[in-house]
Amino acid sequence: MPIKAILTDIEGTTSAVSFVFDVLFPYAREHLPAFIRAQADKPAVAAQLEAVRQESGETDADVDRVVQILLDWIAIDRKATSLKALQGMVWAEGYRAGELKGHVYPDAVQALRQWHAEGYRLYVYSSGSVQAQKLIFGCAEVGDLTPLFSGYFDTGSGHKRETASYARIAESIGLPAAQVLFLSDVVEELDAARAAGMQTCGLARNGGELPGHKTVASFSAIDPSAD
Ligand SMILES: CSCCC(=O)C(=O)COP(=O)(O)O
Ligand SMILES: [Mg+2]
Repeated sequence: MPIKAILTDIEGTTSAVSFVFDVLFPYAREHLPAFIRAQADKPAVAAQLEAVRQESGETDADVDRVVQILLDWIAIDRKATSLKALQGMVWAEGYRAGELKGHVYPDAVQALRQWHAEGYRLYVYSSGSVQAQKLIFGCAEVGDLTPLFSGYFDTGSGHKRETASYARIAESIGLPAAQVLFLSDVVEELDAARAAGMQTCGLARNGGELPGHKTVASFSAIDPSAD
């Protein structure tokens, strides 16, 4: 079946792991405490703080304790939907202030533009919130890349190592999974996407292989018409 849509991961795939770990996470660590203390009563923030209490099992935690739980989760890169939502809100302020610019590899920019021009539908699936995804591509170093994308998926569709998440995404896109090519740097994500019927391509930007999957070091080596 020909590929009609390309679904891509962000961290380690379109964008450098170091941008996430050395720029985005430290920015969140620095600004999250003041952001939460200032905005804790706003409904969108209060809802996420409550979700942190539920997920941590500390249902009576005060705001200071919730902040500490969130900082601990950043330190272990926990992919909690509530943390990701709050990080997205904090990063939005950084992008708005011009303190952050989204990193997207030049080869990814070029391929995404070419595939869009060729008529492929492009989608993002990341553990980062949809808001954070739109920011990294919307405020990229090269300008606004969001017109290239037809949609965004985060952990609201399920976790990235679970097969059901990819089945849900294919259904939402409205294509048989076999017509979707999924790109990622994490073998467990590629395995889950394949188990749902998607085609897969691994990104190993420093070389090497993602076992069981076609693996490339750059988007320039991907030809969706050959899959
Ligand atoms: C959307 S940019 C923020 C990246 C992030 O928070 C993250 O957890 C990256 O996860 P990914 O699924 O893109 O590897
Ligand atoms: Mg990744």
